[in-house]
Amino acid sequence: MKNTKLHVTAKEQETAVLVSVPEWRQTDEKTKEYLDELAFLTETVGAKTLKRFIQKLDKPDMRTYVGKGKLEEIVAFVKEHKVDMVIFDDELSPSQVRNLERELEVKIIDRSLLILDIFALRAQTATARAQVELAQYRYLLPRLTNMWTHLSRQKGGGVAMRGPGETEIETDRRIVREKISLLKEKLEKFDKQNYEQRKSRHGVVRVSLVGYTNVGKSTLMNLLSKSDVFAENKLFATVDATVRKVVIDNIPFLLSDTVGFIRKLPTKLIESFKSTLDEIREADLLLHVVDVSHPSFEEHIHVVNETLKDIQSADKPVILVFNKTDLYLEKREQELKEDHPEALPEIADLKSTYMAKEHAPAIFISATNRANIDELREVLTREVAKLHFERYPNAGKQEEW
Ligand SMILES: Nc1nc2c(ncn2[C@@H]2O[C@H](COP(=O)(O)OP(=O)(O)OP(=O)(O)O)[C@@H](O)[C@H]2O)c(=O)[nH]1
Ligand SMILES: [Mg+2]
Repeated sequence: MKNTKLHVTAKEQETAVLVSVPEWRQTDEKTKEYLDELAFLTETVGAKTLKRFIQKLDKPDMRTYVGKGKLEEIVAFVKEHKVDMVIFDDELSPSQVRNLERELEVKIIDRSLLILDIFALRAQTATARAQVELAQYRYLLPRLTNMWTHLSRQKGGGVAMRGPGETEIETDRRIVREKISLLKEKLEKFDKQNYEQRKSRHGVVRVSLVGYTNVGKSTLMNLLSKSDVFAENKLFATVDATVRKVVIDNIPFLLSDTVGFIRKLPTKLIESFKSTLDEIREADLLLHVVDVSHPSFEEHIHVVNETLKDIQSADKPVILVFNKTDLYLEKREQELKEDHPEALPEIADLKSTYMAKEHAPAIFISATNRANIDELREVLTREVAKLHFERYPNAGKQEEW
């Protein structure tokens, strides 16, 4: 068994090329943005992107994701520049992985594996670690081939992934299945403990921060609860759920910070994060944080709303919090200066658009500049108080809690 970890990159900086197969109708601008996001994920695991390969197809090739010609181009580049890994912007099927590995002879990483790796790097609590491990083994099970020789597991009782002998793979499969059921048992135990803990929180309104990754949820959590949650300009800085008690205007509530969402996150992967997502499912009110300075913020809102549907949390009251207005205003000013024909709209216009479109209060803030935080506090208090007295009509304010 090899003594390497199930991590995408080793200590010294490794190199990567990115590969994407956009649909024909996708604009070049959009493709660039998606690849920027993939490059950002790549940077988050510590690898350096050397080149991006794009091939427009109706749908990815069944065998090798890209077509023959494009694959030859990638092979040549990988050989010439001694690239360590090739990263694909979709989830690959087990047979695509096998074929690509045979042709490219370097690490083949798909979007799911990349995200899982970041989760593994970030998970702090025992629950989060068990959740990530479960997701990793679920991903691994149908893909046990010699690809995994370089990615075998060091900690937690090794899975031997020496491949290619059939018996060895069968043994590995059995070990992985056993691991999966052990982790499920462990998580059920955690679930029970968490449930007990949650019962003790009965009688308090619960608010969850939700949103796309890197929009500023943890920064806002720190601001509202005066706590110290890890916030960083990297994707998925937060993987665990953090809960803090907050009191505004004598009304107490619990505020939780949660894992960020991202496009193309497979539902199977989401399911492994049940315990973390329970925090959202059990919330009375959602603060949906949006990075309004991001060119794709509308799509991000859509991705978040769809993910909320997936976890049966789409019918909760929501406050839309448009964050990073400082950056938005900088961009708008720049565009106006350059007489851009389609300069960004004024914030007041955006506000009325979104209040009408999402049927929810919309507040525009800058968490780092603390701009408009008073309005956020006001609206939040109003909504929490409404829920508080609706749910607990006999409860008083803070002193009786
Ligand atoms: N310019 C600007 N930057 C901000 C603002 N709010 C947060 N940031 C920055 O955005 C980055 C991401 O912030 P986080 O609070 O970690 O975001 P998050 O939503 O918790 O991210 P994940 O946990 O990774 O999903 C950090 O570098 C913050 O400093 C803001 O209002 N303006
Ligand atoms: Mg965070």
